[in-house]
Amino acid sequence: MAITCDCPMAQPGPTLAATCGGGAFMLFMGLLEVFLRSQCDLEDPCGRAQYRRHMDSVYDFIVVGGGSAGSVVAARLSEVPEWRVLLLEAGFDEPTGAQVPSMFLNFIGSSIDWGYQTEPEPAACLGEKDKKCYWPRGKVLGGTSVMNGMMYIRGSRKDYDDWAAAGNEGWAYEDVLPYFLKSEDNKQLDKMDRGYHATGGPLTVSQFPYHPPLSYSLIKAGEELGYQAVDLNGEHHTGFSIAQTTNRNGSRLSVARAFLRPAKNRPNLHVMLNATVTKVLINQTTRQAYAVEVRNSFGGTEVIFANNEIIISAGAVASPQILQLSGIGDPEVLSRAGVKLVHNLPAVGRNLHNHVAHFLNFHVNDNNTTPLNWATAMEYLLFRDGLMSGTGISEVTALINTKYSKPADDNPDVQLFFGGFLADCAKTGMVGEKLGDGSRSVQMFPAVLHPKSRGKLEIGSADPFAYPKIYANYLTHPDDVKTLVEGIKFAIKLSETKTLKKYGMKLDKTPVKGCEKIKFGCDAYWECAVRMQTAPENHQAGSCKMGPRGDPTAVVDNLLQVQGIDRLRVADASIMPAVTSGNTNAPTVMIGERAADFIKKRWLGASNAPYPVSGEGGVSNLLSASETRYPGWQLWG
Ligand SMILES: Cc1cc2nc3c(=O)[nH]c(=O)nc-3n(C[C@H](O)[C@H](O)[C@H](O)COP(=O)(O)OP(=O)(O)OC[C@H]3O[C@@H](n4cnc5c(N)ncnc54)[C@H](O)[C@@H]3O)c2cc1C
Repeated sequence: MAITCDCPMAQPGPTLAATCGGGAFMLFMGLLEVFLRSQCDLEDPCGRAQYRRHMDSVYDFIVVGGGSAGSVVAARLSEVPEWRVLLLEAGFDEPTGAQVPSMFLNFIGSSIDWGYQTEPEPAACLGEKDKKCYWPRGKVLGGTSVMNGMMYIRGSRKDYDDWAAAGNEGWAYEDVLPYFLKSEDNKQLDKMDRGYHATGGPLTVSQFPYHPPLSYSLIKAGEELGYQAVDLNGEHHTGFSIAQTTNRNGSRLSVARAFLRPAKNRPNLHVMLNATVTKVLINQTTRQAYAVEVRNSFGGTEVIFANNEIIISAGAVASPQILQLSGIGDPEVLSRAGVKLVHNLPAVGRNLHNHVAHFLNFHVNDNNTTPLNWATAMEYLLFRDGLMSGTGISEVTALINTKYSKPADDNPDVQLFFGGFLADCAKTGMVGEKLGDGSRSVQMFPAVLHPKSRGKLEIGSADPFAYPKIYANYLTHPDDVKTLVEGIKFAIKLSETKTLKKYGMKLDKTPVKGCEKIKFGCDAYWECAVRMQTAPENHQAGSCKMGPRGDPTAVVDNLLQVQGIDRLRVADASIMPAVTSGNTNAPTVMIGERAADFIKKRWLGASNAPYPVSGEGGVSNLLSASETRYPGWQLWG
């Protein structure tokens, strides 16, 4: 398809220069931005979804949040030409600079980041100001897929089989695999395991075009420790990999770019930006959701009606927040916040969890990397190659077993991430800061894949623009600490392999502040270190947990319908009963695909769903008398 640039477009979002501090570098970044914006495939002014200034007052379906899941739901529902679909997104369109893979960290803390912070943590982030952990989340069309690391990891077979075993019929690995395939357009089929990948979907999946030499060495180092290089989305889920990512020809493929731009000419899909949903309205007699209240881009409040359904896809923080603002939640939380109870559902906002990690810094002797300069920039601008077309060694990942997990389960308990050789911005304009002794820094960070600690999220007031109170409760379960310490030891062992010794890789032994009195490197030291310098991962999940109908710990059922309320679903990372073993974007896209199919099944009576869904032409979510065994179900405000 020919890409044309011949359409007017205002620069959306923060510029690259604004995301890089530091005097002289501003000029470089400013000029680079001008060149990037002249590239039609990056700026894509004609291909972007068309946005409306005004909404109609009634639609068939309203999707709240245009992130990783919401973009999919809106695009798939609008495939039905008779359905009128509204997508409401609180942020604006994605900035051109965010298309450059190597700039993936630049937008954290910018205006497209909600920039959440937890409440003071009891057992983690103790070295941070007020003991609060920082949670970046995308406030932009495409959501967090506009600022993520693009890694495409689906999770293990056991993750989904466990969801199904917990009573979620239709969510076993064999059930969800077709939905991963439905989205996928894999550009490297020949390199991947047969039977696990597909082409032709909207989501382009491929390795980045360029790999720093150290990426290959990390894979070799893994082999030295007995781990093979594998397709982590294939037959095995344990091993090392230069991961496939959601990039298209060396530029970021956000979920909005993949799913919504191709749908831009559909007259039945309306996309509103800068439109924040403040609550869902529910008819207390029929117990059906029928409208949303929206703060529009002019600062006014509108009520928009849904003939059929409302789908909340606002992410693991905002989805439970919106439910609580709508009067769905724990009566005590709502009463404290001054919100009238509509439906007693205490599970809303509970079961919040996330992978948790610790950053280890290493020095390497490698000076052999092209810095971010005009040569690198031209390589990217002309050929979409070189350091700017990837995320440095962050493209590598490993899923490994500590002594606490059973290798036979193929369900590793630690994911190893890497950082370094990133052509983003540095004070000197070099890739990675050169240290005085001629070495440079790289990072490894092990993350706990099956955290047992659970947090919660509560609104503190009825103000929809006040951030909710987030209690992450990281590392409150002792097993999480033990697993993380083992992950750290594995990372250090990896740095000591023959392969990495060639780089002169050395652990930075500067003691973590607050742990100086403990002998460096012993278990007690690492326990202290992980609590002082906690690296919260960005895979928040579980706050609108999926569970069997009537389960008091669940918010949605296996069709993603809010329990006890009809015509209201949640579809995003918040529904995961337990976070998957890896990065969460691909699973969230799959959840969006499934939600769209459930809805089609209900309202059209047809679906690709490979397993039976109860009810003729779909199912209402009103609970029968036998399902209302939890006393809370009867409470109505
Ligand atoms: C720095 C970082 C790196 C990451 N790296 C990776 C990676 O490499 N690979 C990977 O798989 N995952 C990664 N992730 C995680 C992954 O991107 C997320 O899990 C995923 O995008 C979550 O999708 P979601 O649909 O649940 O929420 P989101 O994508 O966050 O979407 C929620 C959307 O709802 C909107 N919204 C919120 N409230 C309202 C409201 N009231 N009204 C209207 N709209 C609203 C938001 O603005 C947002 O657009 C990373 C995350 C971060 C932060």
